[in-house]
Amino acid sequence: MLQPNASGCSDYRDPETLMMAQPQQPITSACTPSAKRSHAPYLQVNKLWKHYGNFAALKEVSLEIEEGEFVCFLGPSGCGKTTLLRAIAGLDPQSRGEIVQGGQTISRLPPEQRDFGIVFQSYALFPNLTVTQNIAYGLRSLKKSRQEVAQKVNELLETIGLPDMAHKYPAQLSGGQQQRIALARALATEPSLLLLDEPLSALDARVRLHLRQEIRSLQRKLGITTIMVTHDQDEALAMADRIVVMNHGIIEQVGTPEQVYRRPVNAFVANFVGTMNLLPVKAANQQQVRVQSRLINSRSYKSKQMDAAWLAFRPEVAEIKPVGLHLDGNRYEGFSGTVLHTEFMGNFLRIEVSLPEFQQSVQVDVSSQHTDLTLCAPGYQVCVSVPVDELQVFERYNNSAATGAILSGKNEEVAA
Ligand SMILES: Nc1ncnc2c1ncn2[C@@H]1O[C@H](COP(=O)(O)OP(=O)(O)OP(=O)(O)O)[C@@H](O)[C@H]1O
Repeated sequence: MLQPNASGCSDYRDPETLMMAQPQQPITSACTPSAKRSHAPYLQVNKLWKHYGNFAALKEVSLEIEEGEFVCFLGPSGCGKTTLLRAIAGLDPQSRGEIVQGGQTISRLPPEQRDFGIVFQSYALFPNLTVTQNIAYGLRSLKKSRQEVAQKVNELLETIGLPDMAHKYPAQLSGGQQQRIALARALATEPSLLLLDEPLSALDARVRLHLRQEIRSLQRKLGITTIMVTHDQDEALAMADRIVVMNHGIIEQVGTPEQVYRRPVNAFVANFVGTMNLLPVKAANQQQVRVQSRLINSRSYKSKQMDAAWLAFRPEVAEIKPVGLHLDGNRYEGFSGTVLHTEFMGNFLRIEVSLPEFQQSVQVDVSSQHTDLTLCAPGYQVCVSVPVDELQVFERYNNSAATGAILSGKNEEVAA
């Protein structure tokens, strides 16, 4: 492993930093973008497994990423996001499976022979090096002249909007500034792949919001293929071209933010990305579900052998109506209930309504300007109206750990 040298940080042995500081070697010509097959994705992960002892952190994960895409790995803590990112970087190689980058199999290459730049959550800057020296670190082995290095560092400082920070040390910078420097350092060697491991999670909310826009516009400008690990669904929805939703070492869904949000493939994705009301029902036929003796119309679904199911809808697709109002039964379903409480959220109201039919409550978000607020007072009897087209059905696994996680803190499971 590379050891920092006469630059003054020989006693600094954070492995992440040391690894991070490894200069990106120009990779063999077979691995440059120009050599890749035009029809093949830029990055292919084929049947990747990662074992830690008996524990499988990745279970036969396969994935394709196109050149220039911004992809987010999203999922709860421990689902394997970082493990997958580190396997792609070669920092923590897979136990089985193959990784192809730019047409070349890189599965067995050490990190220093792979073509990537990486940014960690902890910035991982050398504390005893100036900003300039930090950014230039990876350039030293590329045999660039002093002048070329200075020019590159200045360009990058301009790009990240910190042209006056060249002579400062990391400790003299804010968290957001340090992360910008880490980004500049990752980009200095002009890698074709940028890996971001929760780069924003150590920053406060305002800086995080600002920096995520900056990272996205910089990525678009450079056209660099980028993978970012995050557990923040808002961040993934706002930044990604495509989101890879992970859970327990597998990929649950890959799709655009809109696909993942509007058409989740299962209850886990539905509940992890955004808020989803999940009502316990029984599958009836491909366009209806059953609760007690009532049949409820829904979007069409594959009933398979499914018995226990979730009837699901987003809080913002429902409306609060007076009880007894006639609804067009082909287009809407109505659920009677009692308003439990109302939260003012600025431009909308979040209303919790208890539905005796399901023995649980749902959340409804309504515009604070276009709703009859007298209906929203706690204790009021209302009808929650939902367009049939927005009523999705997902398989419900009884006693599954995943379902337990879905329900925790949100709804209480009730046998339909
Ligand atoms: N070196 C290791 N030894 C043993 N188990 C590990 C090791 N690294 C990771 N794991 C386990 O592998 C699983 C996946 O870890 P990973 O760091 O990829 O999760 P993650 O999705 O990135 O989570 P987080 O958002 O909390 O960082 C976890 O259960 C973790 O405990």
